[in-house]
Amino acid sequence: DFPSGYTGYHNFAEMTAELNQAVADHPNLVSLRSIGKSYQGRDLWAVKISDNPSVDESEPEALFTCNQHAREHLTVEMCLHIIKRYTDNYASNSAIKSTVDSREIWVIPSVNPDGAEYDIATGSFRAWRKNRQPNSTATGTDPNRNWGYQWGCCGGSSGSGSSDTYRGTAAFSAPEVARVRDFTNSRVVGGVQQIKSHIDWHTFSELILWPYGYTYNDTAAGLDATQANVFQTMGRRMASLNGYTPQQASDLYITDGSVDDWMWAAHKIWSYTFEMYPRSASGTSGFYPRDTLIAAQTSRNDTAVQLLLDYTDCVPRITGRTC
Ligand SMILES: CC(C)C[C@H](NS(N)(=O)=O)C(=O)O
Ligand SMILES: [Zn+2]
Repeated sequence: DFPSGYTGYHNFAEMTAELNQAVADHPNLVSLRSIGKSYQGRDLWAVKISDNPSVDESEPEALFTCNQHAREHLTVEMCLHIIKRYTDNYASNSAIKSTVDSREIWVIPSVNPDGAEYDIATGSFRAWRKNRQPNSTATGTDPNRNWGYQWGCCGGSSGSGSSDTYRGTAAFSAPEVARVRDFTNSRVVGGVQQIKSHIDWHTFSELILWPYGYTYNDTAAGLDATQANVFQTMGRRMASLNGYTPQQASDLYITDGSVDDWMWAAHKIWSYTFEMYPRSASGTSGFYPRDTLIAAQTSRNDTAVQLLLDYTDCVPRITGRTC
């Protein structure tokens, strides 16, 4: 479990209980489903927040994914905060109500529950990043190198099983990644992807990142100058709201097989990575902010999340375009 100073974080059981409580508290706003199992058999939970949550209404959809990387526990708290904010405030806040009434919001609070549980299993942190799937030489695939667009193309991942950026034996070889892929694919209704926007939450460095990660070029196959301008404009506007630094993912370093590249290339979902607090740290301590910081560092993102939800019907509208 989490050590003292960190007991405000949710382990898998506590997270699951929180999700069930959200359904109990707001049955008319929240539905909960498992989109499948992790390598070790833990449920990959997906929450849907909307009016009439049991009905697939033709409303624009947004997706938030958290905890691809095990040690990035603050991101689980970010996803739980989004769930609470858009449910507990529905009755009292008209902006929240109109967002929930006009959108379908999907939240996957932990993509990598096995890794997260492994990181805290001994009572002191192990700085574990990957999932817990064995490979030929070691353990763990990096979920954020296992997605199927430009997988392993460009030196942005490792082929060595012991590496923290091990890409897996094939695209989507990690069951957790394959399940989130399947869920996303299932949101193609009548040939149209209903999910229009996505944030994948990570820590740390306080950055807002957009595709592509596999190339330094601002434009590449499937991402033209107009679309790059939309990514930049929305990214910069969100950064002006949370104080993070906006940049193309590859400006940080080249990554191949990342979720953002796949979400955009496969589905034209306006997909961002948010690297949360802290801005910098010595070594791996940056992954472990004390629990006293959770409230401030999750609510810090409220207006950026709201902006993306406001534009989820047509993200290019941020540049004055129509859809
Ligand atoms: C999304 C990419 C560009 C950055 C991310 N950084 S992290 N969260 O692993 O430290 C990663 O390496 O996957
Ligand atoms: Zn990460």
